[in-house]
Parts: sequence; structure tokens; C-alpha cells
Amino acid sequence: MAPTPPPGTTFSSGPHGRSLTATRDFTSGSLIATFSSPVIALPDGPNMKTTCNWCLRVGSDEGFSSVSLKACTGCKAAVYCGANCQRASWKSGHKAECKMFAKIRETMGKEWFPTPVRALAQVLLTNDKTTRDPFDGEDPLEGNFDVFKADEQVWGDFELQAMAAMTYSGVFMNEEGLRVAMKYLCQIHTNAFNRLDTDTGMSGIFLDPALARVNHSCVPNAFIGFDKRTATLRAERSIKEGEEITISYIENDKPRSVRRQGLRLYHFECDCPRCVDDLDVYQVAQTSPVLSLNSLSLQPDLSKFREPVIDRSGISMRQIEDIYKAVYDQTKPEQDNSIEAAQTRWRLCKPLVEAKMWAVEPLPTTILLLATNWQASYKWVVYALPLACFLATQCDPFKLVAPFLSWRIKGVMIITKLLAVTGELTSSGELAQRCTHEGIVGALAMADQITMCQALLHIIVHQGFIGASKDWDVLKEATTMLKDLESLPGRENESNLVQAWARDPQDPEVKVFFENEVLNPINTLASFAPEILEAVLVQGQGLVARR
Ligand SMILES: C[S@@+](CC[C@H](N)C(=O)[O-])C[C@H]1O[C@@H](n2cnc3c(N)ncnc32)[C@H](O)[C@@H]1O
Repeated sequence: MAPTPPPGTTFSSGPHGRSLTATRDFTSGSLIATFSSPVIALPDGPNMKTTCNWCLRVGSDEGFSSVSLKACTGCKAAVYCGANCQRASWKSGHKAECKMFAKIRETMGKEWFPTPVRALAQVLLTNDKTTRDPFDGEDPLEGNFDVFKADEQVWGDFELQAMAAMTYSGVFMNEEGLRVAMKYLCQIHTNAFNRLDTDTGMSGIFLDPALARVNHSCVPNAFIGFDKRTATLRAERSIKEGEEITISYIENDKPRSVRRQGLRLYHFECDCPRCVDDLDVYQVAQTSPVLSLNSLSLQPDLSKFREPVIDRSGISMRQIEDIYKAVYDQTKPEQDNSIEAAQTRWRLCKPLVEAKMWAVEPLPTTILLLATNWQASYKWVVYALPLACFLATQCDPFKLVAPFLSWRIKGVMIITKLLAVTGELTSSGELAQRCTHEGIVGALAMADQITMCQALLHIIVHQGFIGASKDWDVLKEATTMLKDLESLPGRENESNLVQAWARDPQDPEVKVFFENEVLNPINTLASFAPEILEAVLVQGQGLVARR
């Protein structure tokens, strides 16, 4: 069966091949479509043991997550969060796959396959015609077959993957069989989207033939969120009837050469304005049509977007690319979270710091890694707060202008959790022992940390379901925390004011309240971040507690 376009959209074709086009207007944040019957939905190979192989919820069999997983007794390779998931998986093809995994375990002692190999094996094992149609029916998925074939190294890798899938799925291997398997593999690589769990960082793949019609732009008008086996396509900015719907296949806040590298797999050179004019995040943010949504955010001052306080004169886009590469080559941010690596990153980022281009990668990642490390550290936790406030006011809004995007919401949640810690330290009188920075201690002493938390939680609760889903753990946690805070006795006045602000952030009276009680303390705390980073990462000062 050929894919059908979801209501409100149609399939079209244009300069970027086939595409998905809106047949009605969508406002920013609104739902375009959900896709809940993927042809392929798999955790990445190495995550097979920590992710339910059907609903893709991350859990563990060791009790470190609320989702407990049990291995299939047949293959012991695939794990499930419950009998329903196991049954559904069995019906949709695990029955055949189970034997394959058992064979791999016996012959190679291995428990998982590289993701594309497993995906291809699933396609080969599934004899159900409806499942295979998107690959070889009358309206087949784009595969860029000839372009892949022209790249000797990639083609060689693909051949190994195809042969492994054929061997283990027990498919008879001859020349024609291999050609067909290679065609499927190219289609999988071209059309499966990375199903990244933003909370756990676990990745996987998701292929739905209708969703696969959506083309890429580095300034997209839509985005995808994943929840279990469902992908949700939402408008990031308003989309007019007749407009092509686009998403970003890659992290689009990286320098252009890094984005191009990420898009190599898809075989095209992006012709979006960000790429053509090599714009930085501030230039993209400046003209964003969703600026005004930031009234319910920690950066409601739109002049900061329109006239960012940065100095580009001493730094070129080329230099920024070189800094990015040096940081990733020399310090491996994904693996090395040591203070030495952070110091090297900071040194390499100096031209960006001098230009005050805080939102330009790899500077925000450098700060985020440190903030995350400190958040989990007894000694440093208080110092994580100014960094988190800085990220949420000076970095995230410029990288991701729509305030409902999940990374922005997560940034707000980090501040809320840190305020819950500092709030307790303030009431127990321990704060000054745990933090020697007088500015932080003073700002927190003056602040009503409960009101701050309440306002931040409203930001999350009002927008979190857009950026992720209504079942997002961050949203659920925020809802519970907000309920708890709003039931505290003697705080009715503050609660009413916060609620009034969340209902209408432009109302002049409550706007002043929000500025005084929430925004000013957050901006004051954020203002300490550069000096703290400089002291720790350049002067090597320990800002640690007096104990
Ligand atoms: C997931 S498919 C998208 C649907 C595809 N256009 C089709 O006809 O089936 C990805 C492929 O679409 C094409 N594509 C997507 N975005 C593009 C863009 N911005 N410019 C040029 N080609 C693009 C590339 O061939 C890419 O490999």
C-alpha cells in the first residue's frame, strides 16, 4: 500500500524531490500529524538491552529506572517492558527475528546487531506484503541508490551490512538477492530518522513512509517529537496553506561545514538561507517569525533578539568552524567531562567569549557540560545555578527561538531543580557554607525561590507538551511539583499572581511582578556565570565550599 498524506497535508514534488505540503494553515506549535504505525522502529544496537524493543521506552533490568525490562526467553537479546509489548513485537515479526538472535548468540556470542543490519534483516524476514510495499511497491521510498553506489567506501560498508543481514536472516544469497537487499539498505539509510530520546540521550531509528516525505531545511518550519512508537510532527512556526513542510535532519545550530558533513548521508547540498548566506544563530534568530512567543519565557525582551549585544568584528565564520573542530578533535565532549577538558574547551572558545557570542556552538555545549557535572556534585551544585540561568537566558533562546522546544523546556527544568536545592540550603542556613560567592548568596537571600520555581513550572506545564508529548517525564514531574507548591499554605497571593502571569504574560501589572520576582533574580544569577567560568577554568580557583 502506498503511503497516504495525513489530513491537512498532501504529497507534492519540487526541486528537492517529493515533499509534504500543507493544505491548510498551521499556527506555531500546532499539531500537523501523528505517525504511529512505523515500518521500522528500533533502538540502536548498543541500547537494545536498556530499551523496550517495542514501545522504545528506556528502562533497566537493574532497577535504575521506573521502567523495568525483561528479556525475551527465546533469544535473550530483545527486552520488553511488559507482556503487551512483547506480544505486539512477536506478532509484528519478532517471531522470525528471535531465531536469528538465538543463532547469533550461539555462533558469535553476540547479543546485538548494528542498527541498519537489524533493520534490513527485519525487512527481509517480513514476508507481509503490506510492510514491504514502501520499499519495492509502485511508489517506493527514495534510496539515492546510484549516488551511494558511486562512493566506493560507503558501498563496501553497505555490502558488508547487507551480507550480514542476509546471512543471519537466512535469506538465500545470490547476486539478485544482494542487489535487492542493497536497495532496501539505501532506502533505510535515506528515510529512517534518528529517534533521539532527549532525556536519556538514547538513540534509535524510526521509519514511516509518509513522514519520510518531509524534506530537510536548516531553518525548518516544523519539528518531530517521539513518544513510544509515535512520531509527532508539529509546526515550529506558522505554516501557510500551500507551503512545503520541512524539518531539520541534523542539529542545525552547528557550523555549516559540520551540518554539511551530517547531511552527506542524504546526498544533497542544503540551499536554505542559513546555508546559502552562512548565517550564525543570532542572524537566524533576528528574523525569526516566532520571536513574540518568548513573552512566556525567560527571554521576553525581544530587543535582545533584534539587536543582540555581540561583537562580530573580531571573528569570522571560518574561525568559528575551526574552533568547533578543534574543540571536538581535542577534547571529545561526548566522552571527556574532566575539568582539564573543560579548561581546554574554554581556552579554544576564547574568541567567542570575547565576541560575547555565547549562543554560538561549541560555547553553549562547553557551559552545559560543566553545569550538568556541577548539578550532580555536592561541592559544586550551587555554582551550577548561575550557569543554568545563563544558558536559559543567553544561549538557548538564540539557538532555539521557539520557547516550547524540548531543549529549552529542559533548561528551565534544570533551573527549577537547582532552585529547589538552593531553597532548602537557604532555609537550613547552609547556603553560605556551601558557596563562597557573595553575589550568589546575596541574590538567593533576596529572592523568593518558591515563587521563582512556581513561575518556571508554569512555563514548562504550558508548553512542554508541544515540544515533546503530554506523556513527557519532564512535564509530568513539573505538573506534580507545581501542584505541591500551589498547595503550600499562606502563599495564595503569590500563587494567584504567578497564575495570572501565565494566563497573560503581557498584562502590565503581572508583567512587573514577573520581572521583579523571577526575571531579575535569574538575570542577576546569570550575570555571575562568566566570572565563575573564568575563575574556575582560567585561574584554576576552587570556588568550593568552606567546610
Ligand atoms: C527522507 S527523504 C525525503 C523525501 C524525498 N524527497 C523523496 O522524494 O522521497 C530524503 C531525501 O530527500 C532529498 N532531500 C531532502 N531534503 C532536501 C533538500 N533540502 N534539498 C535537496 N534534497 C533534499 C534527498 O534526496 C534526501 O536524500
